[in-house]
Amino acid sequence: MSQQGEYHADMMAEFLRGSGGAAVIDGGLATELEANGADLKDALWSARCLFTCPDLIRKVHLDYLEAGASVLITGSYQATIQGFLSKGFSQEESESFLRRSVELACEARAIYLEKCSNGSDEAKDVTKYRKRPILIAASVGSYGAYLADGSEYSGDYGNEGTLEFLKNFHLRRLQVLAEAGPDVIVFETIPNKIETQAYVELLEECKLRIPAWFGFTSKDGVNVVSGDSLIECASIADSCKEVAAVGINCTPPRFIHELVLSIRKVTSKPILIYPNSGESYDPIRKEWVECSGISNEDFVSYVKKWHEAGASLIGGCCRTSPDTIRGISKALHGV
Ligand code: MET
Ligand SMILES: [Zn+2]
Repeated sequence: MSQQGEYHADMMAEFLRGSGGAAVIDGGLATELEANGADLKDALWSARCLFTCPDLIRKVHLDYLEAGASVLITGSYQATIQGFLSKGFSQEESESFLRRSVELACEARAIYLEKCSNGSDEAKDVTKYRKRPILIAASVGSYGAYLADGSEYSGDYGNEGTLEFLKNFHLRRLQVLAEAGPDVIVFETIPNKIETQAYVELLEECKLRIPAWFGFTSKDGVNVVSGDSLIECASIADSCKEVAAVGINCTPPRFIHELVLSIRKVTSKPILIYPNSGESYDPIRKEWVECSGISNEDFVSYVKKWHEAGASLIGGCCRTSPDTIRGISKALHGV
């Protein structure tokens, strides 16, 4: 392994050791902002909150820390320079929103850690306040997320989706996010092989000096949503020394066990999973179709099994909440 690769692997091993062998990722950010009253019915989706209600983003990050999360994923999933420009913001403003997403998570971590050690009565509640290593993961949503038409769940980018186009699309955003000081970059909801390849090439060319995590989406428990082979996508991620964890996000819980076993066959890197609630999303109405999902109790009952299958970073994606994260934390750590 190269020096950089070893450094990232050591950092992950240390983080996982400090987290008791398995770390809790936070839950859905956008859907929790919505549950707190934010209006996301816009092409920018949760990225809108970076300028309409940044304090609410910080509050939701804090709620997840108090629920037991040790990884905060920033509100930049659907934040792209191209998306902000099309809303009339300048290049500078657009870049400042990206930086803000990282700052808000860093602020929440600082507030939380200060509370943990200030000796107040509130801080004595160990179910809420436990000093521990906390990572800030800067989210990069796929190109399909920017399109805001649900194509991150089909991976069908038409003629536009060439390797060079995708690299170009993500380059500046990736640099700005990395410079804002997160601990990790997390590529979320990756729907196909070409975007996997684009990220790997960008990471190799950009030398960000922080590790990257890859989260793929699946709708059949076998392949990624485009139909490309998950094994191939995970192998591409595994081959990149900048990648420090590989896994699955925003995928129904019922598929996760098989997916973890498949990924385990092609990588020895830590496996991350943060499934959604199992409900489906209507991208046109921008609404979640209820009744298709599972309860928090059922979600949490899978956690031990996922961990035994090889996942060591476990959290929730869309429509999971601080309650889900409290349940995951209890299942993994007893608190
Ligand atoms: N990190 C993002 C969020 O929770 C992932 C969304 S997946 C559509 O908002
Ligand atoms: Zn999601």
